[in-house]
Amino acid sequence: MKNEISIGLLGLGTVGSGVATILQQHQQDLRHKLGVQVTIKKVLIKDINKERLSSLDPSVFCTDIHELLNDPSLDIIVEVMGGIDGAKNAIEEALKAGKQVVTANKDVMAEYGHELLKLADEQKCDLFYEASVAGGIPIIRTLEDGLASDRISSLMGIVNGTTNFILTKMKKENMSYADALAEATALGYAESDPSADVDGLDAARKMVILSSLAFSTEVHLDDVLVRGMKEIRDGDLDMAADFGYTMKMIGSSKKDEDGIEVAVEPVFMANSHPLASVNNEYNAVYIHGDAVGETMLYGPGAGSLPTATSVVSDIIAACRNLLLEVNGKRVHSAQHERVMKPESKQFAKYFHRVLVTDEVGVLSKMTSIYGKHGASIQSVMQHPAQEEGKAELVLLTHRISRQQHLNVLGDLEGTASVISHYRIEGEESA
Ligand SMILES: NC(=O)C1=CN([C@@H]2O[C@H](COP(=O)(O)OP(=O)(O)OC[C@H]3O[C@@H](n4cnc5c(N)ncnc54)[C@H](OP(=O)(O)O)[C@@H]3O)[C@@H](O)[C@H]2O)C=CC1
Ligand SMILES: N[C@@H](CC=O)C(=O)O
Ligand code: NA
Repeated sequence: MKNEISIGLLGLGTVGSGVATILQQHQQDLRHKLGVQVTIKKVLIKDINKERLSSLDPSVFCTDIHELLNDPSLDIIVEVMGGIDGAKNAIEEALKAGKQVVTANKDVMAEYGHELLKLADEQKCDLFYEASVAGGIPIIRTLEDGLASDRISSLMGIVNGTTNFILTKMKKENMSYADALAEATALGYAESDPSADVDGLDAARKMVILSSLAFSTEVHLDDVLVRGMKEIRDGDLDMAADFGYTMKMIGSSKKDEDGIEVAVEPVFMANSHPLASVNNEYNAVYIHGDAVGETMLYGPGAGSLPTATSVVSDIIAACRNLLLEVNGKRVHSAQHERVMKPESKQFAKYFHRVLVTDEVGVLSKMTSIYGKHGASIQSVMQHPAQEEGKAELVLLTHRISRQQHLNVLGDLEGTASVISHYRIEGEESA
């Protein structure tokens, strides 16, 4: 029986230093829970001269990854260095060396998760990745364990802390986009390349991970429709408020008899929906299960200690398995073939904001375009435009397919210029 479990930590940045802090400060609790000492034995960093806040003894620092991967005394490798190729190789090598692996890396898990989980199964090793989606929220464990008894039919969530922080600051404090992004970066929420956050890629990766788990199928990044924050125009946040909505970057994933649809996009979320009041760097995932009905998980989606909480919980899970000698026993293979739903079968209500020449007959031209595509309009409102002789029209549709929505937008060309358009979510009847 082991009396100590040794950790090799790849990375000591925002997340890694949080992991070191929790492991140090909660040492007694861990010893009580596990009955063994959990010790960080080696830490990989890039810049040996960088000043560190962590109270780890600098003698554990090294810059050669193979010093960790080839060290037979390390039981668990914790990958919190980020990036794709180097991190993927490290995870692969660690698993091949028979080590348990914990990662916070959604980039790697979204691109190579299926492959790496298969390798982990073959190697009879654990590969845990709770922190890769929704930082401090135990969403992966909820899908794998808590809701294992149910069939999930949809997930809808705010899974990127940075964009939610930016939207909250812009709406509630009138902060500029640039200032809000700078603050999110300073607080350690943003990715090293924040375009992954604001362009929706980070959330898309998380939705790949969640959808694959929820529907036990291999969803790929290419399957996700992605629209980033750049689609949001001046005035849209206020307009959302005027109509009783809140603009949110939403990841959604739905499954029915026609297949699966996954999207990440700015959405008009009804103010009555709980996701509309999730603010700052907080994340939330709203799940619909056939048996459980509706349930929502809420918590911090990014940041040092919240994210590290998930990483350390994964370390505890791997330690328990090590002590019981049952690592690598989870079933990871997909149960269902991947069937993606065509856009003609994806239904929602839409908000369309367009600029038209303010002249007789323009509205009837517009409505005939909607009619041509069978897209039913719920309401039309006219707003004054900045430009002389122009008017802004806002149209809310009834439920139409994404295909109809795109066909209408394409056909409006020539009659109107489209300023912005969003899916509407969260209404009882939407
Ligand atoms: N920040 C957050 O809130 C969250 C982050 N994540 C994920 O966690 C991971 C880590 O993120 P975060 O902590 O923010 O990243 P940071 O950039 O803050 O830290 C990265 C750490 O890894 C080290 N490192 C990076 N590349 C190398 C390399 N090639 N060789 C040696 N050391 C290297 C860096 O060393 P040095 O210190 O010397 O520069 C640094 O200590 C990422 O995958 C991220 O997506 C997941 C959820 C939330
Ligand atoms: N950049 C990410 C960090 C956590 O995954 C985010 O903002 O959510
Ligand atoms: Na999580």
